[in-house]
Amino acid sequence: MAQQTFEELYDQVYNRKVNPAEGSYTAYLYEKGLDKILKKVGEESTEVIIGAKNSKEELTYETADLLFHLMVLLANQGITIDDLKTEMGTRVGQKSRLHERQDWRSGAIEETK
Ligand SMILES: N=c1c2ncn([C@@H]3O[C@H](COP(=O)(O)OP(=O)(O)OP(=O)(O)O)[C@@H](O)[C@H]3O)c2ncn1[C@@H]1O[C@H](COP(=O)(O)O)[C@@H](O)[C@H]1O
Repeated sequence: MAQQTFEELYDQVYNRKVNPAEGSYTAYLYEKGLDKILKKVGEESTEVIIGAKNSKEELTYETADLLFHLMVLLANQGITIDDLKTEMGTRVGQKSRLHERQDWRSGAIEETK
């Protein structure tokens, strides 16, 4: 089976914006514009939720659809894979804020407002 890394797929998706290919679904989404892309991201997100309730196979399938449409959205908005890596990199080793949430549940954060 053909394998493709996330980076390779993102490059291809990004490239379709600069060089639209005949019969390309990705190019069709760019041509339709932001509202169409957002509609697809919304639909695919809902399908991920439904898929998660049904089976691992369905969740996997729908997640692949969502990730693809998210890549189209990011590329459409001019966000590169390096922008994403930089943002994610800032979170490496970041302390979890779970304790704050626990405080919130016990009312501690409410009291500091
Ligand atoms: N990974 C994907 C990918 N995942 C999902 N999809 C498409 O996303 C669509 C989702 O299905 P839907 O039924 O929700 O949508 P639809 O009815 O086809 O379309 P709408 O009219 O609703 O917009 C399907 O048409 C899928 O083919 C993808 N289309 C392309 N890719 C990859 O993107 C790259 C570029 O592809 P092209 O743009 O086709 O050249 C290639 O490497 C492809 O493998």
